[in-house]
Amino acid sequence: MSAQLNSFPQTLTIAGTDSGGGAGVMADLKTMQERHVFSTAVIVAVTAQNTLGVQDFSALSKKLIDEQFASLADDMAIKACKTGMLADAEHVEIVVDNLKKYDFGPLIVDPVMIAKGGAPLLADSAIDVVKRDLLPLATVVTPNLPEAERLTDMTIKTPADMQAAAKKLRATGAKNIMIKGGHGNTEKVTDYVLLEDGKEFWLSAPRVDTIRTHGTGDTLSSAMTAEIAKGQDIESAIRLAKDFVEAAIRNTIQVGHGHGPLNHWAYGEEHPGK
Ligand SMILES: Nc1ncnc2c1ncn2[C@@H]1O[C@H](COP(=O)(O)OP(=O)(O)O)[C@@H](O)[C@H]1O
Ligand SMILES: Cc1ncc(COP(=O)(O)OP(=O)(O)O)c(N)n1
Repeated sequence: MSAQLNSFPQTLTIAGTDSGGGAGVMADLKTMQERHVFSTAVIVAVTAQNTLGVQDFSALSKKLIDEQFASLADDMAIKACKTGMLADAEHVEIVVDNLKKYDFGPLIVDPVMIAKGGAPLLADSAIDVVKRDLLPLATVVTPNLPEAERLTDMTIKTPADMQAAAKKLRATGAKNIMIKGGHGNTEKVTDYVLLEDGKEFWLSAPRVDTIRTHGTGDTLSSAMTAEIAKGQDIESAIRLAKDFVEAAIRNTIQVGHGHGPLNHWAYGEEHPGK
């Protein structure tokens, strides 16, 4: 197959769907589209979900997941991929096996555990499998504060705790760490980044006073994946992703009665042509 004919930047999200359109694969595809890459998807689980919560979900069979991976590997030229909701230990393993079998480029792991409404999206018994088998494959891992606490068995209260947790996460084999501060209660939302070469930095933005933050983590990690697929270095991809999600939170849209979705058009409207 001609590489030139297949050269448009392509990405892959490996995650669960959100029937409400705000998180999961739906947020990923919207974000990647806005960042001008061609996005593909391996569906691991299907949720019945809206802005009020997750009403039900079911994970797909190993056969169907393996077939989705094989279909993409046969035809596409994926340059970067990300994981989101992986449901349980068995499905984490299915995904890990496929990521070892095929080369889909740098991997961004968003270790999704619990939805904003409180519904578990990853079984507790899967957390050790994520640590042991998935994180060593990660180019970037992007836990929020509760996820970072579960992955490190630490309580994270202070900036120094975030730094210590990131160091601990690096010991799993994950190369670059971004701990997101959205779940804090400070006036500013501050994320911490520790890069592979030891460089560290903080990304701060005013906290937007809103409950319309459904899909923030998905949006951030998808924007990052898209930039990496286009050839950006990790630091630039992280910085762009933070600006993208911040604009999407700040420019609220009124959808649903609960934790509403983000405005995925906002960054593009604020930065025409970028
Ligand atoms: N209310 C908010 N105002 C501004 N930025 C926010 C807000 N909530 C989350 N963010 C940002 O959105 C991104 C996702 O963060 P977070 O909500 O912690 O992750 P998750 O969606 O995985 O729970 C981070 O960059 C975080 O700083
Ligand atoms: C199918 C699916 N995947 C992921 C999430 C969690 O999304 P996240 O970006 O962490 O944001 P919240 O949903 O917690 O606001 C989800 N809800 N559904």
